[in-house]
Amino acid sequence: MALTAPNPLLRVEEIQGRGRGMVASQPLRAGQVVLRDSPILLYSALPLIPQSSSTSSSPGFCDHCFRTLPGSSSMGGASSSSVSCPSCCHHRFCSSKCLSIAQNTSHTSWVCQALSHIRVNPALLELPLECQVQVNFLIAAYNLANVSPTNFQTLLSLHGPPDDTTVAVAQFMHSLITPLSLFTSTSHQNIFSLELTAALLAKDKLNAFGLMQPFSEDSDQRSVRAYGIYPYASFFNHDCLPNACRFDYVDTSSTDDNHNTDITIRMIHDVSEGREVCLSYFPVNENYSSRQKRLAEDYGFTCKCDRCNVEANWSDIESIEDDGAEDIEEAMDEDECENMAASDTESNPLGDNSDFPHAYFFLKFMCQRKNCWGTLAPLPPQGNTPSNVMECNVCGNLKSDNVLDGDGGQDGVSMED
Ligand SMILES: C[S@@+](CC[C@H](N)C(=O)[O-])C[C@H]1O[C@@H](n2cnc3c(N)ncnc32)[C@H](O)[C@@H]1O
Repeated sequence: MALTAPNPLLRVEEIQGRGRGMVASQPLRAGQVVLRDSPILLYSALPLIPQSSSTSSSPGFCDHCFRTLPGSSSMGGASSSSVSCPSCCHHRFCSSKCLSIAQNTSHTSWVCQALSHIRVNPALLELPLECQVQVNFLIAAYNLANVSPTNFQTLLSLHGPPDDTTVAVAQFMHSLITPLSLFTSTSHQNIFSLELTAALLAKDKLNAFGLMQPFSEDSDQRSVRAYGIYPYASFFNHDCLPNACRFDYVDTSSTDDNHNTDITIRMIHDVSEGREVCLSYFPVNENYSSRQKRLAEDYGFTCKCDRCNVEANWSDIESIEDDGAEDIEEAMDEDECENMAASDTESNPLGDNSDFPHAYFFLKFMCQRKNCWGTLAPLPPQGNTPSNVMECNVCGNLKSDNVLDGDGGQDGVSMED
């Protein structure tokens, strides 16, 4: 497949040992939005069979745009102003407009019948939540093949050779979904195969982005409301000290209602032309061994980033997990803080030869709000003027960029986006 540039800021390049990656085509500035990407596929992360903790069988999100339904809690209790699919009692939409779009895209009559049929399959009751979500994905992906063959080809072009575990899971999943093909046209039926099911599950595992439930300080478990496949954002490789991070605004009330599930990638700090732009695939506070385990098991690679090279020699007790900014500041002496603040985070992202060379990153770019662990990036620059307001990509908190002034980073500007 030809490598495509999503825009003049980025290009897709083959990078030795990492597959394709996103590289800066020109100098990029802190806060700059380098990509806006729309999903080619979205599917619910809620179980097909509601869990006992849910107060209602209705999900709390629109089944098309995944906005929180007005008047609902995040897991249950849909409002009376939402509308149900006229053919099944399970799927609710925030408006008749969303329902109407869904009937031609994400909730076609085949999806509706397939989901209704599989919900009464006794085998589903035995399935753990994550397998039920994989069934959601497979139905959404096979539906995409029918409603948008171009987007389906794009999905298949993403990185993701099936590994042995995925092939084993695919065998079981395929036996569950094959009977669902009976409800569709013969030409659609013909594409169902074990090989395709395995390929799709592998693409999902390596490329899906989670759209999270609204943040709450009361919970350290923030669950996912939906997963999306974003064709350009899928080219970003991982780094445990990322130079960019992802924002989404699913519940935005913007009138541009087709784009609330778009994601934006924003630069955390300046990056020069030719540098690879990387995201962290999970919150940056995880310790070395859990990062390596996750990356090996979920993404199939060993991370050799600068931070991992340093932390490989640490015991996990020395990791920053569960530390706050104050602990990190204590780990650095005052001169070190000032030196790192003055240093160019891009040309010397790890600072000098300190034992804790990336502490500056955590002080400046990690949200210190309780249970958040989000990453902070500056708001987009206005013309040539960089913003000194940092936004958290998890809780949405805004704060002024003076974390090294000794206030522990508690100088919130506003809680609004
Ligand atoms: C979402 S894809 C990223 C784009 C991918 N490199 C491609 O060729 O399309 C995730 C996969 O990229 C590779 N990858 C990502 N970050 C990496 C890194 N830091 N080192 C090595 N491989 C990496 C792994 O194979 C991983 O499963």
